[in-house]
Amino acid sequence: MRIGVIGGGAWGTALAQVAARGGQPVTLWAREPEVIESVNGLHENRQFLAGVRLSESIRATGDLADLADHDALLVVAPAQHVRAVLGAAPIGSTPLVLCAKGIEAGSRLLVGEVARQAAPDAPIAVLSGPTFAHEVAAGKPTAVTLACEDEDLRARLAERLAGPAFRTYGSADVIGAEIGGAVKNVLAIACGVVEGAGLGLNARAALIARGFAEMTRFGLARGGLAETLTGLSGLGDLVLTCSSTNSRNFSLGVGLGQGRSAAELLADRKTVAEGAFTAPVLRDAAAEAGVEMPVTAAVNTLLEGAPVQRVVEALLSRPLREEQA
Ligand SMILES: NC(=O)c1ccc[n+]([C@@H]2O[C@H](COP(=O)([O-])OP(=O)(O)OC[C@H]3O[C@@H](n4cnc5c(N)ncnc54)[C@H](O)[C@@H]3O)[C@@H](O)[C@H]2O)c1
Ligand SMILES: O=P(O)(O)OC[C@H](O)CO
Repeated sequence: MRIGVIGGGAWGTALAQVAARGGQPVTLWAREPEVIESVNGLHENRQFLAGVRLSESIRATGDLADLADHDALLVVAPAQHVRAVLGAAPIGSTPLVLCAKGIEAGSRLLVGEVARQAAPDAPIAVLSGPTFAHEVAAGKPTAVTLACEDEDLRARLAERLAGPAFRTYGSADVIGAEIGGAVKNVLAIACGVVEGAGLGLNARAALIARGFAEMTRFGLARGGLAETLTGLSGLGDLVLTCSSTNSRNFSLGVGLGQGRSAAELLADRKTVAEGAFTAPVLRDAAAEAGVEMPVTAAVNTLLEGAPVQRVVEALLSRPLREEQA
């Protein structure tokens, strides 16, 4: 299977490295000329994945037309840009593996739903899970959910992408796999706030558990399966992203918890913290679906500039409830 990758950020580059295992040729489309130059000339993506020596079989390009005649394309542009990039790429009926985590503003569609509109003839798969790009690129052990309704395509993609340290677990639940990745980014901001404001480890554990409860409510309402939400792309990724300043979303939350404004924290950022874009869309989508998501609501209030102490007090003073409700 000849693989192309759309997006030369940290994750697209790490996945190109995965796909290039054993010297297999991979085409990596990147937006930034300096990324293309760095990958082709130095075999390193100095802008987004510095310090990782890349396979010489990865060829970077700035021309989307170079992605024609591939057997599968990994889509790794940030969620808000997937529609535009797919609209400009030669997709046709080439299978798309969606690797971005988010919900599109305006349409409130998951990335897979956006792809179905932008490339209606392309079969869709989703690759998601607890995956810090640097660790994957360094060959550290990692496991992901690979979701695709077509069992045969799922098996072919798994065979092509899995390796000794990169395990794929198959699933037919595309929606469930996408919801975990999108929602955990918002919850990771909340956990970062707890860290930044010094609220303690009890509070962080409570947020992970109650955050997972709201991820599950939303996921089930959107047609995802409980088994997927408790799997790698849901709970697995939530635990990873809520535990480390290696996460851009968690780090954004740390800054908010320290009293800095979202505008200041997001200004001039080259790397993407998807949760900041997903949070307002998720709040609106949850309201539309009649799903209660108090942690998501609190993250939105903080992003809009409310003081941390007031938001925490509001969360803690809500009426007591049954845990399973
Ligand atoms: N970095 C990770 O560890 C990781 C792991 C799993 C999933 N993801 C997901 O992968 C997606 C891409 O994240 P990343 O970490 O590779 O990015 P990044 O933060 O490393 O880099 C930013 C990327 O955004 C792109 N970009 C900026 N403006 C754009 C535009 N107008 N149109 C198209 N692209 C534009 C840049 O070209 C660059 O590729 C996100 O949805 C992220 O949640 C990231
Ligand atoms: O750095 P983050 O917060 O975008 O998280 C990266 C990955 O999604 C972790 O699985």
